[in-house]
Amino acid sequence: MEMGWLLWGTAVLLLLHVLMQLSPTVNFALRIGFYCVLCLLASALAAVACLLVNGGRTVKNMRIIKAVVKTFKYFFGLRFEVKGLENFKVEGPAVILSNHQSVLDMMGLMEVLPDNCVQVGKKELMYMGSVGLIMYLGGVIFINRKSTSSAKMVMSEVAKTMVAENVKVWVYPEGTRNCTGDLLPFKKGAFHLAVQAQVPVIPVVYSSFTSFYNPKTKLFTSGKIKVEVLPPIETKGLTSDDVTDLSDRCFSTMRETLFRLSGHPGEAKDSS
Ligand SMILES: CCCCCC/C=C\CCCCCCCCCC(=O)SCCNC(=O)CCNC(=O)[C@H](O)C(C)(C)COP(=O)(O)OP(=O)(O)OC[C@H]1O[C@@H](n2cnc3c(N)ncnc32)[C@H](O)[C@@H]1OP(=O)(O)O
Ligand SMILES: CCCCCCCC/C=C\CCCCCCCC(=O)OC[C@@H](O)COP(=O)(O)O
Repeated sequence: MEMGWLLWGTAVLLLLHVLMQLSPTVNFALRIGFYCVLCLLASALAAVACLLVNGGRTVKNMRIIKAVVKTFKYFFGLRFEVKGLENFKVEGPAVILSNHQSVLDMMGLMEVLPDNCVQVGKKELMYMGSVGLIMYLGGVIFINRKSTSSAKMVMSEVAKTMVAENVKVWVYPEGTRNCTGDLLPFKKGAFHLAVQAQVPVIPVVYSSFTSFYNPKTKLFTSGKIKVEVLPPIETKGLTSDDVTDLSDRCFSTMRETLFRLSGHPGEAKDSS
C-alpha cells in the first residue's frame, strides 16, 4: 500500500518537473503557488510562536517573522548582496522607504529589516488568512488606500505613536507593486509622516527583478538582488510646505541608485 503511494508521488513529482521544464507558464505558476503555500504555512506556525513568546500584537514579533522569512530565499535560489546597513543605525525612529516590485519583496524586506520596525500595508492584506494574521501580530499598520482621508488620519496617528514608542516605519512610497525596472511617481503619505514626526527618511533600493522575475513573460528563475540602504535624510525643521521637495529629492536619489544597480529598463544589464 505504502509502496503504491510512493510510486504515485514520484510519478507526480516527475510530471511536474517535466512540465516545469517544458512550459514557462507552468514553471511560473508552480513557483508562485509554492511561495504562497510557504507563506501561508510559515505564517500559521510563526503565529503560534508569536502568541506563545510575546502574547499578542507587538513589533517584537517581527524578529520571529524575520527569522522565518529569511530562510525562504534558499527555496527559490535567490541571493542578496546588501550594502549600507550601518545607515539604519540612527538613534530613534525613522521612516524607511523602498521600491516595491512584487509579493517576493517580503524576502528582501526581511533580509535587512532593522529592529522595532513596522510596515504600512493595504488593509486587504489582513484578509489573507494566516498571512493576514501574522501581519497583524507583527504590528503592520493597515490603511485604506481607497479613502485618502482615512489613510491620512491613520498616518497622522502613526506620526505620534512612532515617536512615543521609538518605532521605525517602512513605507512603499509607490503605493503599489511595479516590476518594470523603473519607479512609479511617489505618493506623499510617507513624507508627511516623516515631517509630522520630525524624523529622518532612510531610502532603501532593491535592484530590478526583471532579469529573473517577470510576471508578464512568466519568467521566474534563480537570481541575485543587490540592496542598498542609503544615508538618512534629515527632516528637522521641515514643514508640510517642504513635503514635495523632500519627495522629489528621495525619488531622484532612489531612481539614480536603481539605475546604477540594475541599468535603465530595456538596456543590457551589468551581470556582475
Ligand atoms: C512568517 C511567514 C510570513 C510570510 C508572509 C508575510 C511576510 C511578512 C509579514 C510582514 C510584512 C508586511 C509588509 C506589508 C507590505 C505591504 C505593502 C503594501 O501594501 S503597499 C500599499 C500600501 N501602502 C501605501 O499605499 C503607502 C504609500 N501611499 C501613501 O503614502 C499615500 O499617500 C496614502 C495611501 C497615504 C494616500 O494616498 P492617495 O489617496 O492616493 O493620496 P495622495 O495622492 O498620496 O495624496 C493626496 C493629497 O493628500 C496629501 N497627503 C497625503 N498624506 C497626507 C498626510 N499624512 N497628511 C497630510 N496630507 C497628506 C498629499 O500631499 C496630497 O495633496 P497635494 O496637495 O496633492 O500634495
Ligand atoms: C482564507 C483566505 C486565504 C487567502 C489565500 C491568500 C493566498 C496568498 C498567500 C500568500 C501570498 C504571500 C503574500 C505576502 C505578502 C505580500 C504583500 C504584498 O506585496 O502586497 C501587495 C501590496 O503591497 C500592493 O498591492 P497591489 O500591487 O496594489 O495589488
